Amino acid sequence: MSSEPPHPTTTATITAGDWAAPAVDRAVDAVVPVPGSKSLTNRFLVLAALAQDSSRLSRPLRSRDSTLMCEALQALGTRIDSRSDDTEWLIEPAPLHGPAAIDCGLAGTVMRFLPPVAALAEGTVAFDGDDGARRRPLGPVLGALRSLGVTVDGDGLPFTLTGTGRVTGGTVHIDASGSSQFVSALLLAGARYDDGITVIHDGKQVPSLPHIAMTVEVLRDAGVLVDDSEANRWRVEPSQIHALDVEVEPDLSNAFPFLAAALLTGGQVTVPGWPVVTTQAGDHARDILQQFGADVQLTREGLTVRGTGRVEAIDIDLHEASELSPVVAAIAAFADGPSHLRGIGHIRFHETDRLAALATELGRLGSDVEETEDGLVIRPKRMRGNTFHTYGDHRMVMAAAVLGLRVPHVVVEDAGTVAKTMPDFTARWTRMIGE
Ligand SMILES: O=C(O)C1=C[C@@H](OP(=O)(O)O)[C@@H](O)[C@H](O)C1
Ligand SMILES: C=C(OP(=O)(O)O)C(=O)O
Repeated sequence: MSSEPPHPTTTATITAGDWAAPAVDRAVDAVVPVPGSKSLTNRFLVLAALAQDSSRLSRPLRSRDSTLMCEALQALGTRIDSRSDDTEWLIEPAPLHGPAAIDCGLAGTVMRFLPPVAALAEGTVAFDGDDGARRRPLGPVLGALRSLGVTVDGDGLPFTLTGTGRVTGGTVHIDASGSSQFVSALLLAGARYDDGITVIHDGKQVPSLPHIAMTVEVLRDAGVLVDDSEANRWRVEPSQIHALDVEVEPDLSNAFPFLAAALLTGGQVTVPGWPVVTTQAGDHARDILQQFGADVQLTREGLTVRGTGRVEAIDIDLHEASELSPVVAAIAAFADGPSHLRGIGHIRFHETDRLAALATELGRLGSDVEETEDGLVIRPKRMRGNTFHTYGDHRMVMAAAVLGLRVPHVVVEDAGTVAKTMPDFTARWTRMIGE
């Protein structure tokens, strides 16, 4: 840790649901296993429900987003059984049918991936979600389905879709500059459309491209032919989807705040089971932490990050790994100069307007944060404890935990919202610090 004088504090009131983020005055030294990837778990669930035979998922993520995905697929007729202390899920596909009501919560993967699946069901499927989900864009997916002849009565949540049990498929043109999930959604179900699907993107840059690469990879692993050889065009041939027997990789984006703790405290954190090859965007954490000044080693034991207590300012385009932005912003607030985060305008439509939320909440702690058209400029200032609002956003909780390491008395409001992807985040965090 740097030898700064103590931080000024304000006394934030703690009420039910709040979490006092622990500050540490020594180097964190811990091994932190993290649960399975949200993005992989929810893709595997969708493919398993569309597959020709029963599938097995090992070490899936149990969280709000994945539970909502399970419940939605079950409502459409899929059977899902949990075994071995929830470390194994068996998925038995069945003809999809309505009537069904699907609660998307705040999960982008549920609200985007399931309409193209529900289009294959016979009957009416009603979709809704949290208030925050109603402001998340969905129009390109629903418009694409409508252009394929599916009956959909809206452009966002809530809406109703009426399927006939089959979709002809073909070519759709969409603007996917708002979310890579629009493309992933159509590709995941497209193999089951009579003519497959060709998705052509017309618009500004598509964000989070590794997530589309992940979709393409899981489809190919399930025996589906996918052509992604041309930029902004994806072709999925009509085909059977093979049953899956897969182990879910740890969630590298959820590992990121724990690794950041090593950087910020001059300590050492190892996340076991870090894959050597992966399509997870969270793998960018390695490069990002290095740019911030950490020593990063990938070995057979996992990914180990060592910090010196010093944090170098960075200028970074995060459009490939935008889900890392909140924690990147939290780290940058301790850097030795101003940092620029670019290429992430679309995160205004993530769980919350993340640019506004980060500028407001970092500002509340005393940092100087400017919103730009496509990102943030963070000029580190001396920070003091205060309430940190989370806006229903799990990654705001993770960002607050990182800030709280070196700013005493950060009170994280509605910390339970982290259950979206990591229900035991605060317990793991406390354990890491206690180790
Ligand atoms: O397909 C996925 O699993 C995801 C895609 C990305 O969405 P965007 O393209 O909207 O950023 C990412 O940020 C999100 O956390 C998960
Ligand atoms: C943007 C995110 O989630 P979602 O899958 O809901 O889009 C995220 O996890 O940071």
